[in-house]
Amino acid sequence: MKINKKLIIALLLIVTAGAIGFGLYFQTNTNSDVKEVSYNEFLAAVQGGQVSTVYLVDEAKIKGEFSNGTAFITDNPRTENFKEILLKNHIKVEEHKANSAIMNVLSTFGVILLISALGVYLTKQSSKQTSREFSRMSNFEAIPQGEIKITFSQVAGNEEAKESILDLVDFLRNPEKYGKYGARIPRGVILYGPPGTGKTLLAKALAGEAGVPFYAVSGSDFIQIYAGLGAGRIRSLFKKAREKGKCVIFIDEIDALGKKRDGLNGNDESDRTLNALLTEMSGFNENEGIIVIAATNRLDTLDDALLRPGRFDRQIEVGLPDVKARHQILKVHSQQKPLAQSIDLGKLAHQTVYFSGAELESLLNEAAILAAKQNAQHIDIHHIDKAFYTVIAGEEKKDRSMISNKDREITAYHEAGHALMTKLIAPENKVTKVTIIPSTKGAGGFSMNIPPDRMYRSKKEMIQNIQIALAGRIAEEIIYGEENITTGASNDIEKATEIIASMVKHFGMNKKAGMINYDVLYGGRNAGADTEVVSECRRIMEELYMETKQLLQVHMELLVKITELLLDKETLNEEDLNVLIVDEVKAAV
Ligand SMILES: Nc1ncnc2c1ncn2[C@@H]1O[C@H](COP(=O)(O)OP(=O)(O)OP(=O)(O)O)[C@@H](O)[C@H]1O
Ligand SMILES: [Zn+2]
Repeated sequence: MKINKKLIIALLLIVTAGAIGFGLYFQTNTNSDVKEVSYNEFLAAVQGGQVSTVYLVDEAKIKGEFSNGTAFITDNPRTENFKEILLKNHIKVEEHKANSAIMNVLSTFGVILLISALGVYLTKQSSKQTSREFSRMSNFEAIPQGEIKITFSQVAGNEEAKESILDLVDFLRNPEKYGKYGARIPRGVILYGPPGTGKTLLAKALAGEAGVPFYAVSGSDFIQIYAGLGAGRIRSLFKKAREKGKCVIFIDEIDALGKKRDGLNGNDESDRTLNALLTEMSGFNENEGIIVIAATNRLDTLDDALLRPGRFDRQIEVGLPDVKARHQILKVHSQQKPLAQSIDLGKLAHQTVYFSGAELESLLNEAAILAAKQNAQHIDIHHIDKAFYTVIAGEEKKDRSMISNKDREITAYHEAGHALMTKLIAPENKVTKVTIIPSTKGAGGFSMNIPPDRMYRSKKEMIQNIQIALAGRIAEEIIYGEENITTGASNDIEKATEIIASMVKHFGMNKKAGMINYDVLYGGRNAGADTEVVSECRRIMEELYMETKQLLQVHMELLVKITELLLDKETLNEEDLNVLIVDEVKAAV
């Protein structure tokens, strides 16, 4: 876009120069002692032989000179035979028109010359810039092998992500081993999650652990430049990488070049760049030892083409740290810092809910700066307290970091409701994680694994899933009262409705609605408008709601216990839950 600015400046210059020129021209032609005469006076003068010259122009006024040398100006009659009359009266007629035409040609010519000169200059400049940019980008400098000192020990928390990446370390170390078995190793991995959660750090740790060179680029480096350059840059990046042999290529902000294409705002240039990336990725040999790690804050905005097998076929969530992970991150970053004995990192971890790894690092760093300014012996709690506000205030998303305790508690009850209900009615289901740390998917977090190796779902399972979905809202209602339920259950309601509707409309699981596929019956028109279907769905929902509520009420104590533990630890795994639940459930059931 620099070029546009230059053009605008150039045009402005031309216009100004033109204006000045025009002004000068006019001034030289407007003699100060010009006498303005009426047309009749002028005609009289013509007849009296007192006019020597007339300059004919196609303007409102014409100029001329009297025989005595004084210049005059008068109205232009614009009659056809005006010139003839003048000539007949022996008056010299100078057609200023011709003159000004020449001037016009000359000045137009000049302007054209000027513009072309400017054009040439700008093109030269821009091509200089292009080649400069190009060489900057084709000079992708890898951080050489062995120079990355980051290891997994410096990445705290993120256990699942680390585990996935650990596989890749082995592959980079011994690609032949996998080659022998014909195993296809992922070429591309996408790390997604909120900013500052350690995505770059993980990619670096991969290169560090595997001892391979590391290329870091950003998706935005490949756009906003001249046509075709982005694609060229991609090719030259991979060419370089290939020369190196094994390596890790890290593309931050992959969404900048891999946004979903929706036809409306399709952009040829970024399409071309994206295609070049995809081609390069499917181009390199399976076990060449190049791994591309891309990072994004939002997985859902990415073009599906990126996520297909053979491309970025592994997607790993890198979430905000829970209290345990925060404790570890604080430990990692306080290693080189003289912390006062009195500082309790565990307590600090509790106080930094919703902080990202980057924010925690910055918290300790700000505190260290304050301590250094005061020449203090240690970093003490006052420095940390002060730094706390700097970090929170400096963050745009301070609302996030400031989520009220009330909201945290509501989330905890809600998630505890889901988890408890799962344990109560579907103990065979695996609960992998319950958390109150917001994820990219929503406010709280609750994940449940239903055994995936099943072909059919039974009516009973479907009903269980509806009840589990409803339990979040119900927990809120039981604890806070009907008046205070929140919008937090919208996804759950959607899910429950979907299941119920499919039971009634597609699977013949409702007596009143019968063994009818309502979509077929209505020929694709809106079967949801069938009052029978609607009232049956509503009735089932109400029944299950009441049933679930009663069950949760019976186990209130357990609900409170889970919530308290959740508020303390922020993330619970299956074991944590079992410890709390198993005995009680055994006693109750
Ligand atoms: N899990 C973590 N363990 C230790 N330090 C961390 C962790 N997460 C973040 N940090 C600190 O925060 C810094 C920034 O993190 P990083 O650049 O890896 O985040 P990111 O997820 O790539 O962010 P972005 O999405 O903004 O690019 C790191 O250099 C490190 O100091
Ligand atoms: Zn929920």
